[in-house]
Amino acid sequence: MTGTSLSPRNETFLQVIQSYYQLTKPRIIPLLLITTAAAMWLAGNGQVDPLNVFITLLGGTLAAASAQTLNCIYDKDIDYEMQRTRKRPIPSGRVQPQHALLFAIALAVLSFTLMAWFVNVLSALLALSGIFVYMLVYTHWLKRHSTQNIVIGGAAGAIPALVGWSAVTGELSWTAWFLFAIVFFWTPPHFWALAMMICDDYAEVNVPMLPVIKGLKNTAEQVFAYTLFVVPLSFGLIYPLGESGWIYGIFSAVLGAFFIAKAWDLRQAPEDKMKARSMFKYSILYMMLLCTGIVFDSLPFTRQIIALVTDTITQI
Ligand code: HEM
Ligand SMILES: CC(C)=CCC/C(C)=C/CC/C(C)=C/COP(=O)(O)OP(=O)(O)O
Repeated sequence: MTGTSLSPRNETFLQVIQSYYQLTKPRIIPLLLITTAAAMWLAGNGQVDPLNVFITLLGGTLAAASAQTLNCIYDKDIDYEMQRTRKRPIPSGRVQPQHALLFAIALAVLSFTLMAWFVNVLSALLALSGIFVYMLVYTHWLKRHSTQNIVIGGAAGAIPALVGWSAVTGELSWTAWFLFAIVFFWTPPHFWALAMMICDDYAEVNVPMLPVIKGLKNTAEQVFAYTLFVVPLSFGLIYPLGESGWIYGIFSAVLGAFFIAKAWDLRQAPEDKMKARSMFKYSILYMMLLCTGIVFDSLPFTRQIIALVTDTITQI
């Protein structure tokens, strides 16, 4: 059975709100916002306008929610088939696709208007481009057709970092693209670890996720290769870019060491679902704390402490 919904039923107002909230896949949004915020603090050298941050994060939330809702509409057939996604609002019949579409359009318009009005047009356009890349490039063109779907489609998830940078500076510098690259190359270890856990689901609906087509061993090797690439890459904010200092360096080194260790563990036992789960969970913690490191390192207070410590050491 494809594209089928269970029949709609009577729901209270609160349940309707809850259904629309679930359409936005809300659990993913906070980490997207954390990457946006990290870019903002880095761009502002640790000093940001709270209103600018608030509107940018609100606009980013609305854009991501719109993108996820559109994805729920497009993927309603496979979401119905998969155990994991069957209870989502559209396949379970709680929200009609045409209502979801109106909701998604309203979210996108609201996001664009807010950002263009209160932040700047570049940030508004970037957020809008995130919706297009996720919908057209990932969901429509690649998800059901290529094992590289999340590698190329991962660009959508890296756009929030560009949004954050441009919201502060009104332009995109090398550093903005570098942050984009960190999230971009982090995405394969993040997603493929998860895909290794749930590859039977994807196989059932013929979605060619890497572990479905190439197997668990090959996927674990690729997860390891991307992890080995992204960890040294993360130091690029210190050298050659000179945007972050050694406090960030400590975050990057410690988090990176664990990331590589987890990826190695998985490579040694690709069939072990618990190891895949652990890698997936850690990938989220890694990105969260790496962004925290970027923000912490950028703060004027931290910079003063670093200057003080450096002065003391050079005087000894
Ligand atoms: C194309 C790129 C990506 C794909 C295909 C992908 C895919 C997924 C999938 C399928 C899940 C499980 C969701 C569920 O069970 O409903 C997930 C979880 C998650 N993703 Fe990603 N992801 C991508 C990029 C990102 C990015 C860029 C971020 C943030 C920077 C992110 C953050 C998260 C978080 C925080 C969760 C856990 C949500 C929870 O608590 O269950 N993802 N991802
Ligand atoms: C700036 C902006 C608006 C960016 C949007 C970025 C965005 C929404 C990224 C989300 C990536 C993600 C969690 C994909 C889920 O894959 P899936 O949909 O294939 O997962 P599923 O198998 O659970 O349906």
